Amino acid sequence: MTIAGMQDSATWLETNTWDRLPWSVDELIDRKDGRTVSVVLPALDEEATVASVVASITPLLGGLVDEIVVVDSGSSDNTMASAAAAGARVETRQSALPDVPVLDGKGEVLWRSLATTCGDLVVFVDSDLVSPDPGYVPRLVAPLLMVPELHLVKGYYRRPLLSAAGVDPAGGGRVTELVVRPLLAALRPELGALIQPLAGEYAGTRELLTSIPFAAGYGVEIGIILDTVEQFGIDAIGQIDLGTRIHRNRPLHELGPMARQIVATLLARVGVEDSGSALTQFVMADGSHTIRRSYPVLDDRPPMRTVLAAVGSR
Ligand SMILES: O=c1ccn([C@@H]2O[C@H](COP(=O)(O)OP(=O)(O)O)[C@@H](O)[C@H]2O)c(=O)[nH]1
Ligand SMILES: O=C(O)[C@@H](COP(=O)(O)O)O[C@H]1O[C@H](CO)[C@@H](O)[C@H](O)[C@H]1O
Repeated sequence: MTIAGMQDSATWLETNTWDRLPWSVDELIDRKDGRTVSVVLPALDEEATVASVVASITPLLGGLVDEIVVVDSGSSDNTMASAAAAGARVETRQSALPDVPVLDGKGEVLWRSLATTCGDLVVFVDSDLVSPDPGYVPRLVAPLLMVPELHLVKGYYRRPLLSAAGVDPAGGGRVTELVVRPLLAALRPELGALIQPLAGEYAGTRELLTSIPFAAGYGVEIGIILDTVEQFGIDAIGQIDLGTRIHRNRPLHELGPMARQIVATLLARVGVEDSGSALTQFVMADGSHTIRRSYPVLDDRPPMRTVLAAVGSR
């Protein structure tokens, strides 16, 4: 890593990191200056938690927040009804963008959310949060309202890990700590100051989000960060302390395919060829094992502004 890289990272860290919210919600509302705010919750089988996440945001409706939209990702449980009952507008992947056949994955629902929302600022919040903090959304939009140069604000937090064994107060963010942070150190050291690059709570300008491709699946977050740097530079990114974030922690074997997709997206963005080969996992049981393969998706969704222009021209 060059000295310059270290200085860039340190400079960026000092100027674009907020460890507290310096403004009241009323001050933020005053500073909207006609801009609108959409909050999007991607949801796949989140009936247990989606309503409480929506309910943590509905008090902001009509003031700081102009719309709350849950985009369902093909749930087979009661997610959609639960989200609607809590006060969100609920869309399916198809209803969000009827003219384009549906793909699976988190990136797809976030990409489609841009077609069914209209906010100048778009806030993404995961639907699997436990005890969601009503302060998340004001904190995420504040830097975007107050600092014109910013296009993306990532949340950061302390991340407990919940498991059958109990609570590890700092055990969360396993893919971040074991995969993404080392890869960024190796390939994009100037991003070393990003505290939670994979945070599912973040906000962006519509200008940014509709002008970049969206990576498939769980590659969406790292793709957005690297594309933001590419398009607007590192100074367009901010980060703010959201306190503590507790969410459903997937078992380790489910994080392998997530990591494989993230690696594929990251390598593609930095120009390193990926074999495209499947991740092969060995699930041990009763003295034998079964093999599980999961393939990364190397194709991105195109910038939404190009899709809407094409749809609009039909
Ligand atoms: O195909 C998918 C996978 C995930 N999600 C949603 O994206 C968020 C983050 O996903 P997940 O909790 O699986 O990731 P983790 O937080 O465990 O890394 C959650 O609200 C999921 O419901 C989704 O909408 N579609
Ligand atoms: O940060 C991480 O390592 C992963 C897994 O978190 P945990 O180890 O379950 O706390 O969670 C994030 O990664 C996903 C892929 O980018 C995001 O979609 C999730 O919102 C985020 O929770």
